[in-house]
Amino acid sequence: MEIGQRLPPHSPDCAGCGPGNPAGLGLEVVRTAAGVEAVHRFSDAQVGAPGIAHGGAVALAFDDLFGFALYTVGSLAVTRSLTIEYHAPFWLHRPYTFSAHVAQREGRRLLLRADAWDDAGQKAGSAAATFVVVSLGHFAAGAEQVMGRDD
Ligand SMILES: CCCCCCCCCCCCCC(=O)SCCNC(=O)CCNC(=O)[C@H](O)C(C)(C)COP(=O)(O)OP(=O)(O)OC[C@H]1O[C@@H](n2cnc3c(N)ncnc32)[C@H](O)[C@@H]1OP(=O)(O)O
Repeated sequence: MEIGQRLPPHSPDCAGCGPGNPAGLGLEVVRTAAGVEAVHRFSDAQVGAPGIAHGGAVALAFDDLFGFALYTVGSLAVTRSLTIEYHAPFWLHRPYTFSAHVAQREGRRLLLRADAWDDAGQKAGSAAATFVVVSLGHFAAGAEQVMGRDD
């Protein structure tokens, strides 16, 4: 993976980054020297209070970006805990730069950190997460369910 390289979505319909999900954020994530980064504008579809992105949508952006940071360590892992600090409102339609990296690894636990800045360089949010490394089998039941659906 080269610096600046665009990374593939977790799945075509991923709520965070899947290009096939019209209700998703559609994050476009690139590799950086320290981890991964995405510039994102929240849309009217992610509104909470008028003009401001819903906190859950902001959490989705952080969680999804953490999923991309896994590419930098080559481990398959899932979110076990996620903590968000909302330093300022995330205004709709304004660009925010999200960046994330893997800070530490202890056995199966990965500790991840992220920040988000507005276009004036003010920090709008930060996040910390514990991801736990899993095998590919962790996703098997869900994948079978999707393939067996006929609705
Ligand atoms: C083919 C498809 C490919 C798809 C690719 C998708 C890529 C990813 C996409 C990403 C998309 C975005 C992201 C998403 O949306 S990921 C989706 C949202 N997350 C989930 O669905 C996860 C649900 N949880 C689980 O499945 C289980 O709980 C897991 C598997 C996580 C662990 O259950 P398991 O029974 O296996 O393990 P354990 O409970 O013994 O714990 C294991 C270790 O962790 C330590 N621990 C536990 N909690 C904490 C804590 N809070 N702080 C610190 N440490 C903690 C614990 O002490 C132990 O340590 P140790 O005793 O070993 O030292």
